[in-house]
Amino acid sequence: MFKDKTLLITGGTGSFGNAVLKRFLNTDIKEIRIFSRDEKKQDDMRKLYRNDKIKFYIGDVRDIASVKNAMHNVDYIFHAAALKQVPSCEFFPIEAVKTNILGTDNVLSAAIECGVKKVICLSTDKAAYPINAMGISKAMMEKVFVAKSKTVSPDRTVICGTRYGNVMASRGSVIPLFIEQIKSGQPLTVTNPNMTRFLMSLEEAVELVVFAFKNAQAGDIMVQKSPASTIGDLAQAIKELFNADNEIKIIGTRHGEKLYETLLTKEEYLVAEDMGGFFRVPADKRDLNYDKYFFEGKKELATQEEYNSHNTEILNVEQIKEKLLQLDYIKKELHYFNLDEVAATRDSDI
Ligand SMILES: O=c1ccn([C@@H]2O[C@H](COP(=O)(O)OP(=O)(O)O[C@H]3O[C@H](CO)[C@H](O)[C@H](O)[C@H]3O)[C@@H](O)[C@H]2O)c(=O)[nH]1
Repeated sequence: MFKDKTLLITGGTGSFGNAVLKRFLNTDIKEIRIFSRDEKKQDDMRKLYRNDKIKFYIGDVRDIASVKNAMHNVDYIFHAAALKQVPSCEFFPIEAVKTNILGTDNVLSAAIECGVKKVICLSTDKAAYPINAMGISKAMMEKVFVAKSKTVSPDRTVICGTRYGNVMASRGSVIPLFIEQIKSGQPLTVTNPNMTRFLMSLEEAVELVVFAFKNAQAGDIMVQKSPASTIGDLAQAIKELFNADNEIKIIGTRHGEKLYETLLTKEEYLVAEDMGGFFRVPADKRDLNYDKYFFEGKKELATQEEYNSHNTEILNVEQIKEKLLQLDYIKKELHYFNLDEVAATRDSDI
């Protein structure tokens, strides 16, 4: 698929970039370019992989010149650079505008100019019916890439996207936090035990991008069907896996948080194509001359459900433990706690 091709990953030093490297480095891909702001993280990666196929570019998606500098001879782009922490974007919304919206526009303009064949923009469930600045900026990012996909022939550049749920154990997220709290003997801080989140592993996140790479047409948003869990059960599952007796402390909902997340809005669910493990949400192909397309409003809109983390498959504590045990990160942490046998028993169960 990527034979002799050059892939650029914006925001490539993050968890997603590392998972893509793990997946593609030992294939016949020609080059993987990591584009990001932080020279220290790049240097750490350079030392970790010591592989000539990886090239590092310092730059910022906010600065189109730096983006273009990394884009010569690039075939494909996974656009992952983003401000993604919900609480911090609430305090600095303009920063989210600059990186997530204007930065995406820069990446796409440069990609079109440079003749990049396919760009996949990574979005989040928080962009569906958004209520926080991070989600609103990602919703606008989706609007930007869908609109932009119509300005270029798909023979030149196909622009499409993916929408994820929470990626389990990604940097700064709740799973590593709970484990750190167990390590330091602190209470596990649960915002609201009834809150639900979709649970995806990093490998599944990469799988979604690969699926989009193979199947998405211009302007499509691809979504992976995922199970979810309540945060109360997630905390309980982690406690049980690590044989921890830390108390659980309810701290209340944080800035801009939702009780549940939505992967497909009602409006999208109506038009989405069910592709087995995935949904394809096609772009609205009409232009602004709506009178050409007039048809009577659809009644289903009032009754159709959305696809969200409350109505998807909800995992119980045992099932969450099974899913956690598939993560390398959890296996490593169990090793730290001298609980290798827990991981091993489960390995043989799976
Ligand atoms: O101390 C804490 C921190 C979080 N939570 C809860 O744990 C869940 C997950 O929280 P995270 O901070 O791990 O993730 P968010 O849902 O806030 O957002 C994350 O997932 C998003 C996808 O939906 C994006 O990827 C985003 O970048 C990433 O921060 C939420 O219900 C949150 O309320 C707690 O219970 N206690």
